[in-house]
Amino acid sequence: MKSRGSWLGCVARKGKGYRDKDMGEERASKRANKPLGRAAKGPPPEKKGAEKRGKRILQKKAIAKTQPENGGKTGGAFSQQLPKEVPGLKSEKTFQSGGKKAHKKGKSVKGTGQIDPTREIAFDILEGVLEKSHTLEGGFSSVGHHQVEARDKAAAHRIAACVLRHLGTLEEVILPHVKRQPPLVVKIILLIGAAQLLFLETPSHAAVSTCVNLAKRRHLAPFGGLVNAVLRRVVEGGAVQLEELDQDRLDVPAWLWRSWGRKARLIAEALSHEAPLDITLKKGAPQPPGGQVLPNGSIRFPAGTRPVELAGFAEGNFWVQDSAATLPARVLNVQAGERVFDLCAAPGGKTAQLADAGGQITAVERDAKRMLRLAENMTRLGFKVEEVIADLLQWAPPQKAQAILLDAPCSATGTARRHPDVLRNRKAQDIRLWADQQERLLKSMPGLLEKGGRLVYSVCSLQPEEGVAHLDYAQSLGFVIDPIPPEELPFLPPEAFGKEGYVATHPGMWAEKGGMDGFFILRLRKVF
Ligand SMILES: C[S@@+](CC[C@H](N)C(=O)[O-])C[C@H]1O[C@@H](n2cnc3c(N)ncnc32)[C@H](O)[C@@H]1O
Repeated sequence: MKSRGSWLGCVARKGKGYRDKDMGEERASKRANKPLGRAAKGPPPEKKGAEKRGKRILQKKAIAKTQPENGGKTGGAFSQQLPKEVPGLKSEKTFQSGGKKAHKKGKSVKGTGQIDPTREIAFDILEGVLEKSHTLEGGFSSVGHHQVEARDKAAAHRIAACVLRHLGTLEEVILPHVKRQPPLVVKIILLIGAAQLLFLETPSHAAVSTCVNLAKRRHLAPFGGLVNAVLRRVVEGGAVQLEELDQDRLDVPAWLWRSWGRKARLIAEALSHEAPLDITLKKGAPQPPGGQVLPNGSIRFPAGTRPVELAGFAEGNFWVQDSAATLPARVLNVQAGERVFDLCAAPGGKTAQLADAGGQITAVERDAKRMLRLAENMTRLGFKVEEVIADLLQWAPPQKAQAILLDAPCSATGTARRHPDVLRNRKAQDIRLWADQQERLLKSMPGLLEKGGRLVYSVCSLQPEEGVAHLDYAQSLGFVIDPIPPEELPFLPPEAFGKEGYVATHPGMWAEKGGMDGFFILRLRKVF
C-alpha cells in the first residue's frame, strides 16, 4: 500500500515502513516482520478508561455494522443511506465553495442548530490549540462558557484532550475519505466525531448527529453532508483502519520521536492513555478512601477523578502532584528549620513538599497570576511560606540559602500525558531556547547558595538538551555532582539512574501502575 501524506506530516503503517516527511525519506521498517502498535501487543495490563478500550469497542461496532444502531428506525443523520455525491467526499472533484466562504477568515460564528455545550466547548478549545497554539488548559479557561455545567465542561475537556492525544491516528483515519483537506474548522468537527467513535465509546448515532449539528451551529451547513458521510464511513470501517495503523508512531511528531531514541515507543504508548490523578498527602493526614498507594508514597486515583470531590480537599489534607514530580523536592532532603529557596515555584506542588518537610521556605516566581495560585494552595494547605514575585535573574535576597530547588521552566514534554497540547505546540527549534534560559538560571545559582549548600535542578522535560546536556555546564560553574544512588529512590527502575548520578524518569516507567511523568533531576553541591 502506498503511503499518503497526512495532515501531521508523518505516516506510519504497520509493516509498511515509515515515511518521515521531516527527513524527506522513506525507509523500510526494521520492524516489518514484528508486530507494531497497541493491537499487536494485546490488551493493556489494566483498565484505564474508555480510551484504552477503543479498539475492541470498534471491532464490535464493525462486526455489528449490518445491524443499524437505531434498530432500523428511520430518521437522524446516521440512519440515512450514504449519498452517492457528497461535497468534499473522496468521490467528488472539489468542495462546494459556500462553506469556504463562510470560513475564509477561519472564524467560527454560531449559526442555527441545537446548542450542545460539550461539543461547542471542545471545538473552541481545539480551535485555540490547533490554530492559535493556545494551551489546552488556557483554552479551556478562556473559552467563556461560564454558564455551562461542570459535567459538560469536563466532558468537553475529555473530548479535546482525546483528539490531541490521538491526532495523528484520527487524521489518518479520516484522510482516505476526503478528496482534499477541508478547512481547519471542518477538520476539527471531523476529529471530534472520529475521536468519539473510535476512543470515547460515544454511541454512533450521537457522535455523528452531534457533529452534523455542530457544523450547522458554526455556519458550516454546506459541509454537513461531508461530516455525516465521513463519520459514517468511520463507523463502518474505522476499526479495520485502526488495525493497520501504527498509532504510537502516528500520534507523536517525528522530531520528538527521534529525540526520544530507543525509549520512544514506550513513551508513546504511555502518552496514548489518560493520566491518573496522583495526590501527595500532608504529613499525618488521613488518606481519602479509594486510592492506590504507590511505592513512593503518592496516592493514585483513576483518570478523570476530580480532586475537589476527594475527602479532605477543603481541609487541606493533600495536593495534586504526579508521583514523579515529588522526586526533586524529595532528593533535596530538607531538614527542619533549614533556609530553602524554592525557585520558579508556582503553582507550588514542590513548595508544599518543602514546607511539609519543615523548611523555612522562600518561594520565588516571576508570574504574579501563577503566584496567586501558589498562595491559594498554601492557604488551603495551611503552610506558611515567604512568597516573592520576582524575576530570579534580578533577585537579590538578604541572605543566601542552605538548599535550593530550581524547578526550571522547560518544554514540559514529560507532562504530555496530562497536557497533550504540548505534543502539538512545541517545535524542535524551541528546545534550544528553553535550554539557553535554563543555563542563564543555573548561572545565577552560585550567588544565591551558601558554600556547602545543595542545589537540585529539575525539569519536567524528556529532551536531552534540557537535562543531561547541562551536566558539563553546571560543573563548569564550580558545582560538583552529588549523585542520587538507586538506594535513595529504590522504587524507580534501574534505567532511571544515569551513570553520572542524575535521575531521569519517563511516562513509560511504572507502565503496569499507570505510568509517571518525565522528569530530569540533578543534585549538585557548592564546594567553593
Ligand atoms: C516548571 S514551572 C514550576 C512548577 C513548580 N515548581 C511546581 O512544582 O509547582 C516553572 C515556573 O517558573 C517560572 N519562571 C520562569 N522564568 C522565571 C524567572 N526568570 N524567575 C522566576 N520565575 C520564573 C514560570 O512562571 C513557571 O511558573
